[in-house]
Amino acid sequence: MNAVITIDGLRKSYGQREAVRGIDLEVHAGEIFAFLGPNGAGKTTTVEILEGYRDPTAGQVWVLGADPARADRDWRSRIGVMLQSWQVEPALTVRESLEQFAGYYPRPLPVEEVVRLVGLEEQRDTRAGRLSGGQQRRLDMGIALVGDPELLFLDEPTTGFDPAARRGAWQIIASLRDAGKTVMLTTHYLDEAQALADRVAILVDGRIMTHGPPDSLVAGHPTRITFQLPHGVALPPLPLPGRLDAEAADGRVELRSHAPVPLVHALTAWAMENGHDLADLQVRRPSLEDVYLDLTSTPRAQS
Ligand SMILES: Nc1ncnc2c1ncn2[C@@H]1O[C@H](COP(=O)(O)OP(=O)(O)OP(=O)(O)O)[C@@H](O)[C@H]1O
Repeated sequence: MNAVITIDGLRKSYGQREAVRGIDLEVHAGEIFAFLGPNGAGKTTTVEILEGYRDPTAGQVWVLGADPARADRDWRSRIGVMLQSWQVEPALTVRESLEQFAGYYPRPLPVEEVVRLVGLEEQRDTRAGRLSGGQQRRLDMGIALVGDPELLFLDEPTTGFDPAARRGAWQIIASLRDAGKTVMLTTHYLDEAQALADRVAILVDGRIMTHGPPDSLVAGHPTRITFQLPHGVALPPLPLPGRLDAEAADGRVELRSHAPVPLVHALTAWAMENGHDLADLQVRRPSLEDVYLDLTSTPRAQS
């Protein structure tokens, strides 16, 4: 497969603090790849090295066939970057901001097309400084898109969006993949990664804990069965494999099982026989969020 990004043994230290501790990864042409991880995991550091804004301490990265730290203007015109921080002049209108950035690229998209794509038609003549937080993020996305780049870095692209705007942004991002672009996404929204990403990597303490397609990461995890026991009723012994978590103090129970059907069968049979109600019974397939929380909730020793 055609690698757009190759990361080989990447390390980055800030003084004594090692923020990235040996990352190896390939991102392929035409995929949406999501970087996930808690605050301080090293996502922004890694992405900024890929963008050529920081130098590695050790290891190598290749982006669109070049070393980003030494890449030229032509290379830069082939990537689009949506940063976390606000990057436009507040006195310029939406249209003027996009025209300004379009001027930096050899083959930009028509500004009106970008205005439509990011849903800012009604705000096209509004000064950037007067946009709402979510509208500002949409303008940031427009700026990342206006050069018609092959590779886009989107850093928390939907932070501050209302639910409808988020869905709109997801459609835009998915349409970029349909147009053959490669997207490197960082996000704290696990549903966003699950909905959009072809592959994800979960970073903890500067290392990749796991990576792969969201469905394959989820596949090895148990199904969650939750319910509320009636007051004063104890859970019977259920002689089935995969029961991990016992009753919580308030009667709320979570069972995890790789064999949920016989477990639910035994559980509901016991409840029927004894006349107990299992209030709020839910059987839930694991989500990317469950995988993420399992990997990130254990405190890890700093090495
Ligand atoms: N310029 C810097 N100087 C010193 N330390 C830094 C610098 N930038 C980042 N760090 C440290 O490196 C570690 C990784 O930070 P980084 O911003 O890459 O994490 P992140 O995964 O992007 O976090 P977040 O989700 O909060 O954006 C953190 O401990 C951070 O404090």
